[in-house]
Amino acid sequence: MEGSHAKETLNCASCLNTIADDEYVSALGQDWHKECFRCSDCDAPLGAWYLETDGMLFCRRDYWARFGDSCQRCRQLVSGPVMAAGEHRFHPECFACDACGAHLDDTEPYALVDRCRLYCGACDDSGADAHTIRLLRAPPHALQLRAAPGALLVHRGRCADKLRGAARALLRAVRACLLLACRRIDPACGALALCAGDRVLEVDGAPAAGRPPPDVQRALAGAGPVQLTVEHTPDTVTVRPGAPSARPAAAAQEPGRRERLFKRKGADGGGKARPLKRRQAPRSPPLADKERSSSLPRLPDCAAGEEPALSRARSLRAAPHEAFRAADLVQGELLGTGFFGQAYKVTVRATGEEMVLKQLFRADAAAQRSLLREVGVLRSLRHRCVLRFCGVLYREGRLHLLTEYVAGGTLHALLRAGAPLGWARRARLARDVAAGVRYLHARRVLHRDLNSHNCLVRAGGGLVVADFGLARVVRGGGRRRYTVVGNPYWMAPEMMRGGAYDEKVDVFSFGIVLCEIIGRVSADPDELPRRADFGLNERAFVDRFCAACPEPLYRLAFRACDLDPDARPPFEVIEPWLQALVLHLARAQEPPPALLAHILQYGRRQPAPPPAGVVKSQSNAALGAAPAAGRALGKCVSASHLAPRRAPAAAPRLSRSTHALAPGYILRAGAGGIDITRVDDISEWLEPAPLRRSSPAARLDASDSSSDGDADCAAPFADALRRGRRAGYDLVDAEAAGGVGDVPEGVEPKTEKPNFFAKKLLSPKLSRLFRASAGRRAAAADGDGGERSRFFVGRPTAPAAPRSAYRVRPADDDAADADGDARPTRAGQSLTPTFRRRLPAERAAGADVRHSCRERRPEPRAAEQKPLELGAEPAKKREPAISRSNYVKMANLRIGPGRGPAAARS
Ligand SMILES: Nc1ncnc2c1ncn2[C@@H]1O[C@H](COP(=O)(O)OP(=O)(O)OP(=O)(O)O)[C@@H](O)[C@H]1O
Repeated sequence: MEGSHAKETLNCASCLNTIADDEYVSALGQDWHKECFRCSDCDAPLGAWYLETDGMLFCRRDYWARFGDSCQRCRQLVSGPVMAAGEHRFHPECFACDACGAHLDDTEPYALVDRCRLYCGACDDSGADAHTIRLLRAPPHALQLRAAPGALLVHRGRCADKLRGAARALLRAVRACLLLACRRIDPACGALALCAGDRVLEVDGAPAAGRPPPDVQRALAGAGPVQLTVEHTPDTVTVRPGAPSARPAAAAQEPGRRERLFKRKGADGGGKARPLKRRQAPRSPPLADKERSSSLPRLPDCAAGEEPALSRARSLRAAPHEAFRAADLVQGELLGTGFFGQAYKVTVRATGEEMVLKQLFRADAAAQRSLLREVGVLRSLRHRCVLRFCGVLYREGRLHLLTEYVAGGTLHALLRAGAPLGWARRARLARDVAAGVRYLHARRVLHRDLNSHNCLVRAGGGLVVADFGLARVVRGGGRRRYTVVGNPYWMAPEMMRGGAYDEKVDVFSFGIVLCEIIGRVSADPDELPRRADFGLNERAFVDRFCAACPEPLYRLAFRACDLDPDARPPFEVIEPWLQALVLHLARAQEPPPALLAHILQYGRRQPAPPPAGVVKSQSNAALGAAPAAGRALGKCVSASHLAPRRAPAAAPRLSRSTHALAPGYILRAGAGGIDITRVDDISEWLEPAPLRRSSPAARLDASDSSSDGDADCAAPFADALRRGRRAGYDLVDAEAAGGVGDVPEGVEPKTEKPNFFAKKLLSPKLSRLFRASAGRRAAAADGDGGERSRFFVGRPTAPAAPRSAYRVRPADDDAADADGDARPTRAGQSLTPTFRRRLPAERAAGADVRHSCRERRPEPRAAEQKPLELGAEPAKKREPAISRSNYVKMANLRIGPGRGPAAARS
């Protein structure tokens, strides 16, 4: 009663009308109609991410447009640690010298010239005629504060005039008199570049304006060097046309911008701004999936008597992410070595918190890009199954990444260790991987390097997805031809072949990880049975590793490893499946038959209606919607779920692989209810009768082939013919499916290859013509028109780490493309890396120890792409044996002579 009363009196916080719908949003202690929960600026409906200030709701973009800072260099919003030069903001990783490329930490001298060119102290030779914000460090006691304003004391020395001017400038800004003891100033410290009229912005990293003189006195009298941030503004400041200001103008001030302040329903167009009412206690619990992101804290004022921090990054905001100094950390053990760098355990001196410091041991651009990409991706993520970003550290002009420390080691190590792992635990591990990657995909991040080495196990048993060095943020949907990166053992076939791909590549990698978990086997093709088309050898896998495995778990792995990306379920489907499995396994219950049926039938089209009036359905839901008597229902279940697990003694024992072909049961609607009917071969009910190709002249498009096969018996064949997708099947089969009689013979679909021209245009050769900049880059790099592809395969960093041997990353000369990966949202740049091929004739000359050659392989025929189904007839053709070396060779990811296990063998 009480609940229903509360529901009746709910009022929408936006329109103030009563909320009558069942679904409403509860956030910020108030309730909203779903359609009223919108951004005040652009009126877009708000999802899980929204921001609120002064009672106004904003989407992220509009919030940052109004209140946020954008990086002066890359123009992207700054939401984590920030480097400030006056009013200009930079991502820490963007705060690097334009001349020498060195990253600047928050204590190093720099000069920001004309608001856009940044130089370190050593490279700064800016003249006095440009707008400059400069950070300089004076030796201890070089600067003194005179209590009496206006009293200037100028020491003897050759720079007395200059210093007098500087002192006046300082006086104006600090409202005190600074006395410069010129004899003790080293010209190299930059203080001599001070000019009359310069403004002192900060003293020791804290804002100078309004700061009481005793504070400044204390800072100047300190034992260490004094750090000043000074802005030099020439009489006529040259502001470049279109130079963006650090803080974008408020969106509301822009003409044409829509302003939506909460409007009462039915009110006239004008609307009225109305701040949100606050309640003392939330009346209904906030939605679980709503997260509130707080607004940026303002500059903290310096409390009287408090020593201001020397760090600019820290002085600006109390962000959860921090820019650390080397002195803040105590270095611990080396945890491991990766492709570009090594990971150390470190402890934060002040708090004792343990973190991991990822340090590059290679100083080249590719390594730096990889780390920048990792920082860029990680800093925007927060999920229990994703490695937590802690901050960055600069040391000797180089950037280092700090993340949480995950004590339990890698998933790979856990699986290789002999400790027993129950099926519930294994399913939980898989669920956590799925949850982590689901979160990434929801934020449009492709991981692209998902494998058991990049999944770390917490001491408490949870799992986090780590290593975002190859991750990529994608814009828009659809498959695209991105760079081929990752580890070939986990790499999706479409990526292996250099084709277009999307987030389903992570699903494939997850499938391989799941196989590793099930079989406690390495992903090395020497151990994990694979097929020549890069798919999983399901039959061999079941025979060797699945004796005790719950069927839904390995069926899920097979679904995820499907050659057809569309047939792979997305993580938002996989995670709930695994969650259901975890719940049952944790209670030592049999997994529900419906779960297995869902997994088996995911991505499959509906089979043909059997002639005897029996239909199959996808789920139990269909049982309720069954037609009246006479037609049967189609819930197929494996015999193992209805029959007792243990076969009667008389029955022949079936291995797991043949079990799927065993007799099973179907549910049929009889006159008096639902009958369970035994059928001899349940695979008939799981899969439709295979259709045969009629002739070599069949015009099936290779891209369609993987999704052909079983489904369309249910649809009239005539429709299929008109769509031009089934022209290659025997009419005999079609007749069996029904409906072909209506189609006049010889009907040839006009839309046989609807995307033929689109494909041509997107081919690597032609697409370059439409991407001028990419084409020029390719031509410049290759000198032959850009018909090359280069990937390098990393050599093993240690004999104990053979996996590194096959790590594929974009080659160094793909810098521009990889940069596109790192900053995919940068305006005006191509998001799709150019795909280049190396001419076969040049391969020998071009192959060095790290570079591999790749030439386009012909697309495999449809028949090759069809995965082996457990329930189908055994394949007549024998699977060619796949080993580690020929697997990598087939992928054209070759290693140069003398490196890697593959080369060592040959
Ligand atoms: N946050 C962490 N907590 C605990 N151990 C970690 C953490 N990050 C990395 N490690 C360990 O350090 C090793 C090296 O990590 P690193 O990220 O440098 O390389 P990688 O991920 O193996 O390879 P690459 O850099 O090529 O992607 C990992 O294999 C892992 O064992």
